[in-house]
Amino acid sequence: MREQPKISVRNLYKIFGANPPAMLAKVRGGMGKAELLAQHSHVIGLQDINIDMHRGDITVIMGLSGSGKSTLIRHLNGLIKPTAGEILLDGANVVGYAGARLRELRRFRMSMVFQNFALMPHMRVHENVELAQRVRGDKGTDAGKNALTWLDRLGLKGFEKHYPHQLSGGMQQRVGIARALASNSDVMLMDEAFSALDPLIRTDMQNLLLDLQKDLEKTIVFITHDLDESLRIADHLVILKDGIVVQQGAPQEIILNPADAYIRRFVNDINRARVLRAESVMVPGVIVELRTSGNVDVDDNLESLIARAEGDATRSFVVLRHGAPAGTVRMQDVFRALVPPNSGQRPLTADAQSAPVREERAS
Ligand SMILES: Nc1ncnc2c1ncn2[C@@H]1O[C@H](COP(=O)(O)OP(=O)(O)OP(=O)(O)O)[C@@H](O)[C@H]1O
Repeated sequence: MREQPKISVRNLYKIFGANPPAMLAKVRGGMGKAELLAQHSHVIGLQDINIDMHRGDITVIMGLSGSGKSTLIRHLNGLIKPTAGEILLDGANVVGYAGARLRELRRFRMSMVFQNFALMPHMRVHENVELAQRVRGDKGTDAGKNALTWLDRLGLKGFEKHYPHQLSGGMQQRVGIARALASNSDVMLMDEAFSALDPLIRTDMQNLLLDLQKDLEKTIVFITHDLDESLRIADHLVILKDGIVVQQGAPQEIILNPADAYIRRFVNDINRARVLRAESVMVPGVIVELRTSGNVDVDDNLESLIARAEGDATRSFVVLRHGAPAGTVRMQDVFRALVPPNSGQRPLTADAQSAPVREERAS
């Protein structure tokens, strides 16, 4: 069984307006966002959100503009109080925290990385990274040494004395990440942290984050409106729409089993051969009667399997996890997984094609 979630969001509601508590029963009774706005001039920000976020995972909250991502992340560090619900951090409800307890939560237990980097422009790089520790009163010498260690880890050795404006966007965000890590908090909140960066730099930063996370095993909550980014970095993906969780789970699971037409529309455009991995398509165990054509890794994507099989749908491979056999992947299953799930339309049989013509004649 998995350990207790680091953060659990439980039945969380946020309604904006003059009297949110009075609106709660209506929303719980099924009144939607448009109706509540039109009839009662209140806005549903979040509705019955339940998410478990685990240590060592990158939990990605993804949704289009206005879906509630910022509202959700602001609840986690107490910038917004919910209309109803709980946020458990290590099992303790932090919703009622105020004053010193809230400050302690923000300074010691959660760090934040922002889209616009939010560095102090008049401070040098190392001073920016030391800031969190200095504000909370850690010893000055330790803060300096700690900052240099993180700057080194983030590839910024030699830039300690620069000012933020002397660095590129990608470098500035590496300072932002160094600053968050220097605070040594278990939880790192990242709000559209890579959205302002050029595509190539953005990919580099995603790789850097994945690399760091392998060693650090933080609880990372990452907000983005970008599906490709979500699929690359998420261990647990939460898709929000109009303040509601439409689907959550492992990204591969969501691609293979989208919950509804909305998610299908999202995932149908992705390059399935690049995103899906051998692990999602394999059958567990080694099928002894099958003549396999060699080994592949659980993390190999389908594109590389197709190349290995030279496009031959009759081949199979043994799938290794950490070097040991974990399953078998048959190329016929690989090709099947490339077809997006039924989009809800009827297949174009001869009957289906002629049906609308008959309806037109009938009317
Ligand atoms: N202070 C507020 N007062 C009224 N409505 C608000 C307030 N803050 C957010 N909302 C509404 O709550 C909903 C969710 O907004 P939120 O900013 O969390 O979405 P988002 O997914 O972060 O969008 P974006 O990607 O554009 O930042 C929207 O309908 C928004 O208009």
